[in-house]
Amino acid sequence: MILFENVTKQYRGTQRPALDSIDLKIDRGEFVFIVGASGSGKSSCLQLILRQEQPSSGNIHVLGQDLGRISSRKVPYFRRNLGMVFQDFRLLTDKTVYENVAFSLQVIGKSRGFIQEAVPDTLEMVGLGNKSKRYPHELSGGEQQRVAIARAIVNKPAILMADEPTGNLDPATSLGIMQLLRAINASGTTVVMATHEATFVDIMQQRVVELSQGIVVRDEIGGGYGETASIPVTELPAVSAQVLRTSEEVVRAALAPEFGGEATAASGRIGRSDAGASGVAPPGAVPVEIPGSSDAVVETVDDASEVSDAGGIGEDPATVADDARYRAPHATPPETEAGWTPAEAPAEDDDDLTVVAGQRRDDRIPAFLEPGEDIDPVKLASEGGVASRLGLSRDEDDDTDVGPVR
Ligand SMILES: Nc1ncnc2c1ncn2[C@@H]1O[C@H](COP(=O)(O)OP(=O)(O)OP(=O)(O)O)[C@@H](O)[C@H]1O
Repeated sequence: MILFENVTKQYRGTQRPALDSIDLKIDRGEFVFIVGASGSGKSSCLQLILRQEQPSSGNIHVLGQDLGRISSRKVPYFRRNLGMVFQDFRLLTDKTVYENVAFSLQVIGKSRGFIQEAVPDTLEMVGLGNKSKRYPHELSGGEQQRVAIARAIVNKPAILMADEPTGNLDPATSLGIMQLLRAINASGTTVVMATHEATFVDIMQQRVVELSQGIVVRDEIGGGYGETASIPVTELPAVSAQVLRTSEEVVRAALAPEFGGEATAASGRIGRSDAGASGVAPPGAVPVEIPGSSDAVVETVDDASEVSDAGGIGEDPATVADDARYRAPHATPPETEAGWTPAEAPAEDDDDLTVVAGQRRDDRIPAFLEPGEDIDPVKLASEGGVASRLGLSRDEDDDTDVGPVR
């Protein structure tokens, strides 16, 4: 689905390549985190997939297309199969929630009937069915991000890419966004996410590709963020330990409140329940969300100048090559269901909240988000199912639930 063959990217006027001889293969339906220090090449990787940038050498195939052979004229059509989430804010401020999502379909010439069906379904799916008439400045940070996600997925892209989508959100709100991305992935969309958020990478237990100075230094299935994930709290400076504890605590409380990790006022994170007017959170619900500002955004990458449809893009046989060829030498093999060992619930007085890379924490991952779970997002959306399973739906539009005006 996504194939990098010996890809090097060196920007003009720079001393060393941003990406250096990268081989990478991402299959259909995968959830892949791209992690690494600032400047390691994460965004460059995403920009190459989007064909916003072109490699200095090497080949890139995406969805069966050799990106080196796509003419500029066809790039907008190619991009219709991709959704993109950016960290910086790019919602259209003078359009309502509904109009923001509808706009991305209008510019590619979708019919009014299609738009009238697809937009409400998608807003329902992300838990914003009751806020379609709001403007972005009338929404919390997490809600703005969900609008942006709706905009990115409304045309059912094969690949959803996210560049630090939780970069400016508090842990509880970030968790809701991560659960949403995971649910989108469970419905069949390939998700590639660049992030610094070690906690979420550890918890999600998905494939992790780590870049260091433009080189893939780790490619691990079900891995954690890296060494930082296994540093005992006691060895961290006080401030870092507090940050780690706080975010872990909030995440624990959100995912498995019965296992302790009580989120306290000290974290400054717990504001209101987002689990529905009944106040009863469904399984896997995120019981907390804080209105707050966010610079994160999702952008569809269609070109407004293009109005006809591109037609289907087939899978290139070259992209279905042997996985092992494209994985880093020290990549670990995929875990099998039988090989998973459910973690025990942490003891209440467990002071070491460190997540160890590679250790699966079933107690923290809502069961319905597991890959084996059969999710039909269209059916669920029509029933309001996804939103309620994510704990995002509300029976009534609550006017008090308005985030800070940007
Ligand atoms: N348009 C550009 N022109 C010149 N150099 C660039 C350009 N974009 C990125 N770079 C350089 O390429 C390298 C990789 O940048 P990139 O943005 O891909 O890293 P990153 O891992 O996404 O970083 P961050 O986490 O800070 O966003 C950096 O050294 C950066 O300065």
